Amino acid sequence: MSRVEDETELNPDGSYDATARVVDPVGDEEERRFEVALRPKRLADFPGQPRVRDQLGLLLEAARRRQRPPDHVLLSGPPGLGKTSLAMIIAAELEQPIRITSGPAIQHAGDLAAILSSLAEGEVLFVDEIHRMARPAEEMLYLAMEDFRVDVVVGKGPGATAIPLELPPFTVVGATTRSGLLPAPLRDRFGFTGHLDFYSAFDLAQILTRNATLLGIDATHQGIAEIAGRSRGTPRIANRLLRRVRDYAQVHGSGVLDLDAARAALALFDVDQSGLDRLDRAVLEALCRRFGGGPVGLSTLAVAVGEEPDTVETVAEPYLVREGYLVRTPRGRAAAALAWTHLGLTAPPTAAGGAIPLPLDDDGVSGRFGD
Ligand SMILES: Nc1ncnc2c1ncn2[C@@H]1O[C@H](COP(=O)(O)OP(=O)(O)OP(=O)(O)O)[C@@H](O)[C@H]1O
Ligand SMILES: [Mg+2]
Repeated sequence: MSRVEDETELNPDGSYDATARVVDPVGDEEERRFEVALRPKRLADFPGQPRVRDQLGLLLEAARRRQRPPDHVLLSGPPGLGKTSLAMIIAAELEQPIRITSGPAIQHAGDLAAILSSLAEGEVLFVDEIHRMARPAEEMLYLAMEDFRVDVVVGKGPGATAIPLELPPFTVVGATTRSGLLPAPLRDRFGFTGHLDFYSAFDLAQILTRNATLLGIDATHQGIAEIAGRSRGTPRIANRLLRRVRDYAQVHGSGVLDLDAARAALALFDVDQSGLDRLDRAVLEALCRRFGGGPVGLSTLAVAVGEEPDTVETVAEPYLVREGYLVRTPRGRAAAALAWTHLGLTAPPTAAGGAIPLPLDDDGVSGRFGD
């Protein structure tokens, strides 16, 4: 394994940006550059997500044998679980170039027509945040996906004519954190949908061990296991905590990333035993202490913790729901018994039972209740 360039994340004056949320699953630009170096390159190097990996493996192998591009692939799931990594892996496994774009970058059908008409045979077109594409572009994309054809409009007004342009076969890989927002016709054009779920602590430990080696970090099993258990099932968070604990070990410890360094660093960054941070705990505190366990509407809850509703909904909530701290009900958010005990409070007998959880959308965040 080759060693990648290390990158420090200290401010110019040597301090940390304490306002940045260390367990934010959405990375910033700088972090994304750093991630490129740690991304697994092949399916065999990609730990976790066994179902999606096996299904993708089959799809790609069959395509290779037939010497035809595989079906279009949609990857859905919360931020930081490996959608972009898998898109790159798909192209690498097919030994094809990958063209990268994103929903927000395609605001006009013309933007997409330019990309589509320049694709080479077999090329992989990766559309990140595909749910954010403009509607006319969406329509153009699903026609292109089905018929490998795009209508290029020449001229304007009544004299405009559509000239059909044949496209060589290619593969679209779409990624979305909100698959519930994709229109059905577009979703149906994907022959394969892989839903990425939060990782087990075991899988995260594997990822961390590999990355510690890549970064030249001397780490003990216990140190790695402690980080893995507090990373909210998310590799991006695990990688970030790895760097923070590494810093701590270098500055305050022996340089070895061990259990003591992990515990002390995670306490410093307010990440508790269960991987919950200040925002998560603020949400639970507000729910239990101020609203008697709820149910309470999303916007009221967001005001109580001083955050945007969208932040509470997409950043804090999916994990709290998935781990059973919080339930979403037709009347709003409610604290489950686990939330009370986590805060050291006694759960009322009605906790979690007072609310009947509704099934979540598959991305865990797209339904809006209680507003
Ligand atoms: N299975 C995995 N094994 C090793 N590293 C992983 C794995 N999944 C994700 N990572 C790492 O986590 C980071 C984030 O992954 P990636 O960018 O693929 O997530 P994403 O799902 O595309 O996130 P977003 O929704 O924010 O775009 C990367 O550094 C990547 O290396
Ligand atoms: Mg991504």
